[in-house]
Amino acid sequence: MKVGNVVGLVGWRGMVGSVLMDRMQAENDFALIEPVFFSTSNAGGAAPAMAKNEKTLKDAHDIEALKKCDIILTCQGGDYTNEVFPKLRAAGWNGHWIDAASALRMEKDAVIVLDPVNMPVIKNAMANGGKNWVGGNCTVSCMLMGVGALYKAGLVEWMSTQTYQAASGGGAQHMRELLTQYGTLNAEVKALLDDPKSAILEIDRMVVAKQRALTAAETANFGVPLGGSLIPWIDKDLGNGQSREEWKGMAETNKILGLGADFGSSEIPVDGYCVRVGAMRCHSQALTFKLKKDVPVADIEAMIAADNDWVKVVPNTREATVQDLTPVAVTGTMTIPVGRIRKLAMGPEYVGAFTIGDQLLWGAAEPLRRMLRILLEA
Ligand SMILES: NC(=O)C1=CN([C@@H]2O[C@H](COP(=O)(O)OP(=O)(O)OC[C@H]3O[C@@H](n4cnc5c(N)ncnc54)[C@H](OP(=O)(O)O)[C@@H]3O)[C@@H](O)[C@H]2O)C=CC1
Ligand SMILES: N[C@@H](CC(=O)OP(=O)(O)O)C(=O)O
Repeated sequence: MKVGNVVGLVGWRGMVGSVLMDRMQAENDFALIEPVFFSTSNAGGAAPAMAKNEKTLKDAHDIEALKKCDIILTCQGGDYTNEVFPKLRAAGWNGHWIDAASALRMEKDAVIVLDPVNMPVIKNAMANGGKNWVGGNCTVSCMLMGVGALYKAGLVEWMSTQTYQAASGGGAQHMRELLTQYGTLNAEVKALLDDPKSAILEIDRMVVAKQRALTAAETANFGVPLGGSLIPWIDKDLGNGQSREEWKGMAETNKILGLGADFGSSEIPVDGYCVRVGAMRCHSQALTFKLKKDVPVADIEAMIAADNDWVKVVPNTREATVQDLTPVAVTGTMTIPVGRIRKLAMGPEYVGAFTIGDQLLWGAAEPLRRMLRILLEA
């Protein structure tokens, strides 16, 4: 049955929501929909310029107003989802719910959407009346956009990932805090930096003393200094030695691919360490694969390159790597570079790769707007 085009937009002015709005405008998605903009803080205020018939903001907690939408697309966060979604379904709403938050991701009736990787899973769920569509964890989505080809080909026995995750994964305040810390550290040693004859170990001593002396207000978001440091723990402590971000690696990768008990198959082991680094909005990751067989590097590169329109294989040379395989090169682009592809010393089935993605684009906003399109064009 054709899906109606009244689309409720919640969380549109947040960081993820703003990236989503930009992409929807760039792709002319608003031409296809009748948008209704919601707010948790400013109901009755003016809707943004993309509004058509509904020029004022509706209350994002008003179930009756939400019920009028054929599709609701939310980037408001997990607390909002946990509060509103059950009420809306209990009130009999049968529309499509598209969500950036992790709250519903592992529910049996929710699909983690990443259509360049799992269109068959999405289509199958649509055919079976699926209505709940959730964006994946940013690290997992960016990784699968890069190396999904190896999974699709059934080549992966297991994968280990070591991540280098940007401040943006924590939210806007985390990005501000990182930059403020960099500024504070620079200011601390500026006079010595300006003097080419000053001793680098003195600068280093002053920087670490300042990092250790940062106030609670200066580390309010990350809890400890991130500028000039790193934090090898992201998200909750699961109590078994693993962080929740690390747990998502295996749980979400398999669910996206349609693997695991719910699909009547076994899961592919995925594990490693998730680390917060002082990058702004690109998540990077070093991957180690154990393949089921020895596949030549050229064949692996060709499979990855042919997988989708956004992945780009970066030649495993120093020059290409430092130019094209950095957060600075990737930020704000849809490109998912995969480089450093090589056989590892452990044996011919062991392959290494390094990949990067903008965690606000493919990691958050883009799979959602593409799901909206899939529904509208079904
Ligand atoms: N940050 C990330 O990397 C990722 C986040 N997500 C999910 O998306 C959710 C939203 O994340 P994110 O966009 O970072 O959250 P934000 O904090 O940027 O935005 C969330 C909401 O906060 C309200 N808000 C309050 N003050 C402001 C302000 N000054 N500027 C803008 N909005 C403001 C807005 O709601 P209102 O207009 O109603 O007042 C907005 O929709 C997360 O909770 C998470 O579930 C998913 C993937 C990645
Ligand atoms: N946890 C991610 C960001 C995020 O929002 O993840 P999730 O959508 O799985 O909650 C990070 O900190 O980098």
